[in-house]
Amino acid sequence: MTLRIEQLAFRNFRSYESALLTSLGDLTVLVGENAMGKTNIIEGVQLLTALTSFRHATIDQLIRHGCEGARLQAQVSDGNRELSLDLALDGKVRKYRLNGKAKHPADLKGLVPSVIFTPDDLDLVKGPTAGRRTALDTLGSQVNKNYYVVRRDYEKVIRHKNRLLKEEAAPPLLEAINEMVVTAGAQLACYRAALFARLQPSIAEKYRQISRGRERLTAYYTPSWARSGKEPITPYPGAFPLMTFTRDEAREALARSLYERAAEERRRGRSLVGPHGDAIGFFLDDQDASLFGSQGQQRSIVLSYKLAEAAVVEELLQQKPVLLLDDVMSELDGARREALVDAMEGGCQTFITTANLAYFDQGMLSRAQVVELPLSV
Ligand SMILES: Nc1ncnc2c1ncn2[C@@H]1O[C@H](COP(=O)(O)OP(=O)(O)OP(=O)(O)O)[C@@H](O)[C@H]1O
Repeated sequence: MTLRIEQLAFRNFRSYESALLTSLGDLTVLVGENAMGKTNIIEGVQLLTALTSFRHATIDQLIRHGCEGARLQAQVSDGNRELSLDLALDGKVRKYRLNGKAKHPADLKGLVPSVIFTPDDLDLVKGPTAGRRTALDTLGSQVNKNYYVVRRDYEKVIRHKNRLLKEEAAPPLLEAINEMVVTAGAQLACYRAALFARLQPSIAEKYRQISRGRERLTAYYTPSWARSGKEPITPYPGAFPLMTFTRDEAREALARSLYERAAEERRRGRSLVGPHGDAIGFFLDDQDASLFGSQGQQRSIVLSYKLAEAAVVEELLQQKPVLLLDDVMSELDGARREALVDAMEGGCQTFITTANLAYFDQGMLSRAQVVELPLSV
């Protein structure tokens, strides 16, 4: 049964001294002029659901200026269970509680999943591949606790290895740490490939719907050991078959690549091989969408990706994710807005911000709870 957010309460979070939203239903439209705190609410919900902030904010930035700490709380229910999710931001630490009991974020991942879509998401296509890896890992961490742990472990190992390379550590020390890179890296690559295999057909299908079949989208994932150069600029989508491999195959390929490039890594003083160098990208027909896609095409790719994310979350967790849509309507043309509205009709609880209610049709508004900002509390 899907958990839904029924109530939200913030204290000293961002611009809010105190905020309370009650009786939340399937669709909440947050309307207000610029800087009225619409995005802050979206961010608060994301912190309570995906347990992360799309603004990559530090704890200090999340706490209201001049305050010592902040508190965010959500009442969630699936009709049977009533749960209270709580986040306390205190100095430099964040503490989650579920029904009053302290929880590690890893234990809460996926409890109430969410998918966020903001204007900055255009970077998912246009920006560097690191953003696409982060997007994939954020999704993976929501749907699989082990994914989150393995990614965190891998990042620790790579930070450690980079330190050793900078300090020009002896080769045996580097060989020892490379074994850890192989263990965590192969597992992470397997998680990424398996998740991507679920996402890829869905992204292509959503794109076909949104673009009305005008062009074909191919999304690719290439693990670091299979990349030929710096970026995979191979000019046709067939060059990117879906990568699938077993953990042993990944271990072997990673170990071989680490061995072959060990001297280069030592010379350059940083890790060159491993999932931090995996490539993810999009091709429209035979063109790299980051270089040749129009704004509208790039936006459609992001929209397809987000809708595919929501579908994968539902498939894997048997839970519809909460959709968090920050100021996206103004960015979309009629057809794409329609596709988004269709997705919203899919039963996901949705929070959407706007400066202008004219983007919403009357039928939709009549089903929504419209919250005008600033709140009058
Ligand atoms: N830590 C903080 N303490 C106090 N105020 C903050 C803090 N962080 C952000 N703000 C304030 O929150 C406001 C921005 O809120 P938000 O980003 O939610 O606006 P918005 O309604 O989404 O606006 P827009 O339509 O322009 O995107 C700004 O006035 C900013 O100064």
